[in-house]
Amino acid sequence: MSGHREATTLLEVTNLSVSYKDGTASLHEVSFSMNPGEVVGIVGESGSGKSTLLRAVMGLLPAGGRYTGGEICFQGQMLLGNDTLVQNWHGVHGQRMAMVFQDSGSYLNPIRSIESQYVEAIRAHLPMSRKEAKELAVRTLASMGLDDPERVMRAYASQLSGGMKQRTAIAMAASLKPELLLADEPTSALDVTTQNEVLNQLSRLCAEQGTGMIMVTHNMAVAAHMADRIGVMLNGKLVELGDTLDVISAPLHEYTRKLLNAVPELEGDMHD
Ligand SMILES: Nc1ncnc2c1ncn2[C@@H]1O[C@H](COP(=O)(O)OP(=O)(O)OP(=O)(O)O)[C@@H](O)[C@H]1O
Repeated sequence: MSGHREATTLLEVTNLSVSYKDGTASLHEVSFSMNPGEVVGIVGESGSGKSTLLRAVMGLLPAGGRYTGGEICFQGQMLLGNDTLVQNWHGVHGQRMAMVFQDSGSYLNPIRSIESQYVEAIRAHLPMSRKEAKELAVRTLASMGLDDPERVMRAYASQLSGGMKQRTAIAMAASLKPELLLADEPTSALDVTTQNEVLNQLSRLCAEQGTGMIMVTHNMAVAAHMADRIGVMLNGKLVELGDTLDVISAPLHEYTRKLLNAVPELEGDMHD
């Protein structure tokens, strides 16, 4: 956690609304802003709109989804503006804003070695020689708890376990040094020990690089551990957003209290 707020705004979301084809609102006038390097955890029950929010910020709504209102401003660039008339994510995807999903590992290219795709991804975004890119990749894979990163680099995706692939995909996204990383349940398919390790390393990497992150999780304890601020979603609305310690020690919304009550290990021992 960075523990402090910086002056410039990284992301400003204002009254963002999204609907799917059947007309039901999946996001309803969601507003928040983030500072560079800040980590915001988004929690809420299944179907509350967490994934839709991340995809909306990324400009990648699923088929059938459309913006019905609002604005998104990223480092001064209007991505969505004038109540959806402006939609311009040009130059933002990939390096400046990156996304990892629960199953990102399964999207690795199966017919190229990890090294070839990883080095290419780095060099497409960062001015590095092949050798420097490889060193960065190996270092980041190691920091994600992969014991033998050189072997991972030589491997094809089919030769890696699901957990190894997922850690590789997270490492790839994070090592591009994005300004904003959108992480949708990135570790929930991993076993609990690996989850903790990967989340800690991801936090550390983001803090070192000044990468801001929105982390969607169904797990309040994970959000409390990772995030500077926690946002709570309910029925497409952001019903609470505050500093992690405040949300945990003095939640304002009844639904937040309900979520907290369901996590016994948070009682009393947070942020001591
Ligand atoms: N592609 C889609 N087409 C139609 N409706 C959708 C689509 N994706 C999501 N929705 C609807 O939008 C609402 C929000 O879904 P979303 O996936 O954003 O919630 P979530 O909080 O991320 O849930 P989960 O934790 O289960 O991933 C739900 O009512 C869902 O049914």
